[in-house]
Amino acid sequence: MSRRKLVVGNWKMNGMRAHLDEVEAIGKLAAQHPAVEVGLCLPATLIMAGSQLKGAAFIGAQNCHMELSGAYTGSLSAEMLIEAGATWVITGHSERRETRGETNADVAAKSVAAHAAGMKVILCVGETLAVRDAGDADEVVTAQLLASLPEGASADWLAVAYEPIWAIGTGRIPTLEAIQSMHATLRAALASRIGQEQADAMRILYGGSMNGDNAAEIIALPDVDGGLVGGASLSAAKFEPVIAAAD
Ligand SMILES: O=C[C@H](O)COP(=O)(O)O
Repeated sequence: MSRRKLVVGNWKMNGMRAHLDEVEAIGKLAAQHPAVEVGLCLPATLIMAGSQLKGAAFIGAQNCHMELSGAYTGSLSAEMLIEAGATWVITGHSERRETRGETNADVAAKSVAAHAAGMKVILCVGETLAVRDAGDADEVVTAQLLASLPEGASADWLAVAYEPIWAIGTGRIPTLEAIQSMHATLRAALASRIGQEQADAMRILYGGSMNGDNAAEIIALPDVDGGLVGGASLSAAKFEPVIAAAD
């Protein structure tokens, strides 16, 4: 099964208008690697300006609300994000699960809302270090994926990102064997829910301290279909080798 590689930068709470030059440069880089689908999930304040720049990278959001509109102070609906220029959205990032109390049900509902509005979704899952050390990572992450998988999940509009929480921003990554093993486990879990054909078509990204030094060997693993990249996506210079590694 050949799956087009997907490499997405998540800028988290980083980026001012002064950094739009980097967005533009990354868009140009993406154009040099047409075999790879490249995107940047920007802070909401930069989505409109970022999406108006020429370039081949899609612009995405980092979160959306599960409702279309209403009395939800400070929130943005998928429809609003689309109007601003976002075509993808991240749901279930551990930084929101942990600090905003988002549940699996919330994550599923957000993904359904985003899809209904016309967006594509990157659904994040991952374990804590305590869970990994206890030997429970497969069980916990599989349960998290199945509980946050949206109704009607399909490879046409959904990708999964496996992000071990202890690897995010730490410079530590699991062994290559552990990454491949978890991705294969997650693909099997997907097959049990949405069928083998859809599971084989769905992209499963790795995230957590991916950078120009380690991306090639991680993305070469058979069940790894790209990356969700934080720190190493903040400049074109750092992101370039990650994108190239997926080509
Ligand atoms: O969404 C991206 C991930 O949380 C990875 O972040 P990082 O590459 O800075 O470790």
